[in-house]
Amino acid sequence: MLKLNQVSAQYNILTGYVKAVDKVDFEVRKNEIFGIAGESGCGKSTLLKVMYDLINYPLEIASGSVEVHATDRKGLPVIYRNGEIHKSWWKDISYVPQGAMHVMNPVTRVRNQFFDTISKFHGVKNKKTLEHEITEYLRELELPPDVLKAYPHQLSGGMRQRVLIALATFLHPSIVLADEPTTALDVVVQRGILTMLSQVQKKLKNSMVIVSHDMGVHYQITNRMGIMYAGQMIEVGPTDRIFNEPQHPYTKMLINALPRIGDNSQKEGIPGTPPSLKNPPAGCRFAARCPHATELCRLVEPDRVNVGEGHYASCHLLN
Ligand SMILES: Nc1ncnc2c1ncn2[C@@H]1O[C@H](COP(=O)(O)OP(=O)(O)OP(=O)(O)O)[C@@H](O)[C@H]1O
Repeated sequence: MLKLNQVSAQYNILTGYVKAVDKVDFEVRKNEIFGIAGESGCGKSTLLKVMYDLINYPLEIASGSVEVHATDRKGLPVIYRNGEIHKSWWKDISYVPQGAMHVMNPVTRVRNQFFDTISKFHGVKNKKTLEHEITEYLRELELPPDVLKAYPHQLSGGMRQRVLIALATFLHPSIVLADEPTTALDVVVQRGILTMLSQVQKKLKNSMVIVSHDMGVHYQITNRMGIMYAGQMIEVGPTDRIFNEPQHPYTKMLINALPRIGDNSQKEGIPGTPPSLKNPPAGCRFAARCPHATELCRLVEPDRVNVGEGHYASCHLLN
């Protein structure tokens, strides 16, 4: 299980701070795929880095904490908090970053990338045994073992992404974080990646977090999801409820903008732009774009309101 307790994170830039994640508080349960959606620049990738504890300058945690709940070698419960989550990388929590090409070493064959990573985080094993285990795992995931001999540039974008997912899940981590796993891939390849992620999750019965700006991805694969707006998690709920009974005006507008079979009406985007994260406004951050905003919304930040089983949203209209 992964737990975020009122986490705020910011980029320390020369002229101030970009407050990319603001008081985010939710948990990812065992045996589920949790999606994080929201428009470009709302803080999705930063939130994933915070969850993985990949905190490098200029990013810093301003307040709050992240907890990875795992079990140690003896099967006893252990909690890794931010600052020590790196001890659980690959074994308990792994991360598939955005852009498969850029994260693989271009001059190293896939086999050696597996060996290097696994021996670094899991202790060196007999190479032959390890190669056999990797080959078997690739076969289970329906990947041709020949990919091990290839350099990353010799693989298609979809195959590179599959290899990264295989690498990230080889040690059977209980939490897998994937940042925009289908972006820049055509729809057929996208479908294959989503199917693979879903199969891996079912096999490992672990927790997966998928960041995507594409609501279609969330609809197809996630069990629960969170909607981010301007650094804040403004609504969290079961995916079917988010799509069928969205509560926050921003979520409603996101859902209404989606094309539907048989509906030929002209779809409109959400007018306006999100606020600057360098100097976010007081009150509700969506107020300037919200058709229902009142004076209260512009002045007072809304609290989270429960709107159903495991479903909550931060909006004054819900009180
Ligand atoms: N290294 C950095 N230095 C300063 N600001 C940054 C840095 N990286 C990201 N930001 C800012 O932090 C905010 C959140 O960015 P982030 O990449 O997390 O958003 P996102 O929702 O993942 O967007 P996208 O979907 O475009 O990747 C944005 O305002 C972005 O400009």
